Amino acid sequence: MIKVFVDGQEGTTGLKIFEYLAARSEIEILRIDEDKRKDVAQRRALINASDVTFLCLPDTAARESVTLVDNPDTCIIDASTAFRTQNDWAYGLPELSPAQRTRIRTAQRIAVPGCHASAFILSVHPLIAKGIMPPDCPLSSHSITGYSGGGKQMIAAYEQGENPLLTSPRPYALGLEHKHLPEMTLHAGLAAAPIFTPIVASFYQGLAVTTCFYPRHLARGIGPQQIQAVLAEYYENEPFIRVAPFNHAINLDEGFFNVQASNSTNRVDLFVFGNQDRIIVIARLDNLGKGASGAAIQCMNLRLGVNEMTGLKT
Ligand SMILES: NC(=O)C1=CN([C@@H]2O[C@H](COP(=O)(O)OP(=O)(O)OC[C@H]3O[C@@H](n4cnc5c(N)ncnc54)[C@H](OP(=O)(O)O)[C@@H]3O)[C@@H](O)[C@H]2O)C=CC1
Ligand SMILES: CC(=O)N[C@@H](CCC(=O)OP(=O)(O)O)C(=O)O
Repeated sequence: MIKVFVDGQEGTTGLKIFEYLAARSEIEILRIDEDKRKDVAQRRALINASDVTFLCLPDTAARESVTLVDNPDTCIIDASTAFRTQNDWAYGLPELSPAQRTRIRTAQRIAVPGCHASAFILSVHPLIAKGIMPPDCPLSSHSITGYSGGGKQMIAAYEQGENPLLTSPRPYALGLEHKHLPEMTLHAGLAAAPIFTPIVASFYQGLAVTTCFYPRHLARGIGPQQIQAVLAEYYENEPFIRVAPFNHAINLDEGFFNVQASNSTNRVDLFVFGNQDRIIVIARLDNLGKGASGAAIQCMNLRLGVNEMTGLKT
């Protein structure tokens, strides 16, 4: 049996990881008593007794947990923002490249990407890697996200239903310094951070990041059809990525985009819209699936050497 501990088992990401693990007969879940779940000695004992520990904690607590590891065989898979740009951690996005997937398979420390970051990077990275978008291309991007992305406190605020301001979408991180910018810039291969504004709205889960750019900033002769073709080819063999046909009306519901249509899957759906003057790429995922817990399970599968798709829906 593979022993797995979830540090932060009562949080939004931790509970969802528990759901996935509970369905796996080859996994023994190491449980911490409810009243001991912030007790450092108990957490240390369980982390070091585990083959895999998921950290589903705020950044500070995640950093603390890592200092508790003294079993060299324990693999840590961290859902927080703490380690996503560190060289000694593998960034948990296997779809970046074959080399990245290999790295995750052997890593003892894996940082699960942020939800907005995954969607943004998967939209942009292939274009830069293939040399059709320069690393200094000016990009503007916005994300529409369900409120579960904000964790227990935000969920409680929305579900109390007492604040009328929460009935309309709310742009945030307006200092243009969202915490995902460092990983977005580094792992997309950009020379500088994009302009990025997330918007949280009154629905539980689902996320769509829209990235906007002009063909005049791309390699000569590249328009939206070529962008769609490059993305489709890059992700051709990826089990969790689908690239929709260019500008296809089938992607829309009477002209409107459905932000929630990838929910309850580990899928990322990519869409290219536009014309010879203006292009957008939309990446849609479930912020609790491929945006967090699903991605963490995918990384665990790779690390354990089992089929990457085990227990995950496409
Ligand atoms: N929700 C999402 O879509 C995503 C979240 N993440 C990341 O995952 C991590 C967890 O987020 P999320 O699940 O949303 O957050 P939640 O606020 O829902 O849960 C965090 C949990 O950590 C517990 N906790 C806090 N401090 C400690 C500590 N010192 N020791 C043990 N437990 C502690 C909290 O306890 P208590 O119950 O007492 O508050 C809570 O149960 C964060 O780093 C977040 O950034 C990543 C991707 C997406
Ligand atoms: C709605 C909302 O607040 N979402 C969170 C992101 C959730 C996530 O993926 O973030 P981390 O893993 O980096 O914490 C935010 O924008 O900060």
